[in-house]
Amino acid sequence: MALKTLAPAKAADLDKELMSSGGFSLDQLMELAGLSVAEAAYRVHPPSKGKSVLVACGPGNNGGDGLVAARHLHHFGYKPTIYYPVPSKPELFVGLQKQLKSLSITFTEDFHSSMKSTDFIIDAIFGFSFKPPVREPFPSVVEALAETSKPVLSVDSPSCWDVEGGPPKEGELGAKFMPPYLISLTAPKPSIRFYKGTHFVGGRFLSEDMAQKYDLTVPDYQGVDQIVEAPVDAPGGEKL
Ligand SMILES: NC(=O)C1=CN([C@@H]2O[C@H](COP(=O)(O)OP(=O)(O)OC[C@H]3O[C@@H](n4cnc5c(N)ncnc54)[C@H](O)[C@@H]3O)[C@@H](O)[C@H]2O)[C@@H](O)CC1
Ligand SMILES: [K+]
Repeated sequence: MALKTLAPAKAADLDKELMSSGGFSLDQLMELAGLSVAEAAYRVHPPSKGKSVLVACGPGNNGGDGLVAARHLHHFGYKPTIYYPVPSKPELFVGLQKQLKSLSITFTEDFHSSMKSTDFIIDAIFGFSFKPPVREPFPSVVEALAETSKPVLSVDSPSCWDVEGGPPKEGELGAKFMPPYLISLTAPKPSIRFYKGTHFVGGRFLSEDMAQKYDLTVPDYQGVDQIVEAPVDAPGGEKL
């Protein structure tokens, strides 16, 4: 049995259901998702390895997870810098940006020069609603992520990968992009079958009932952990 995956349409349905009959707000889900991203960053790249973290945020909720993660990373002892070229207008996102600015966290418009001086990168550009091809202003950012030797943690899906179909084909933008770290939120997306690297699952808000309804397994989180490592090639994906 392979890891149980959640197709993008089902992931969107599950989100909607959590926020209707489930009684959650988007803010709550994003807070828990972002916290799990920050915890994964801490697990693979503690501040002792370098405190400078560049968080690339896209225009949707994946970008919101990045903004939340950046706030937690600040409190965990890092020095985050945010690249957020297409800020989202709803109040939730305005508030998240205010929170970061009140912590004197830097926003950069120049991803490329910020990348040169960073120790670690979080890719929160696109998640399960991404549809190729990548549009401006993100192509050069995706290309830089694909080429860099700096460690990258992708949130929910490596940005530019087709969430069902996997990485771009040879010769296409971002074809070489294989981030060393990936955290899937709620459950891995179908493209996980192409992933080679260290994989976590986070977003600790799935009930047993919802898991059953969507044919998922509640990850085996330990203690107060918000993440669980889930090797992609584990027989039966037993850690899930
Ligand atoms: N239940 C969960 O697991 C939760 C998931 N959340 C996050 O929400 C994400 C999904 O959020 P959204 O549905 O807002 O979508 P995404 O954040 O995946 O992306 C949508 C945004 O990207 C833009 N976009 C799509 N394709 C593009 C392209 N080719 N070029 C340029 N821009 C493009 C869209 O216009 C839209 O603004 C998940 O992947 C996850 O990170 C959390 O925030 C909340 C809880
Ligand atoms: K991403």
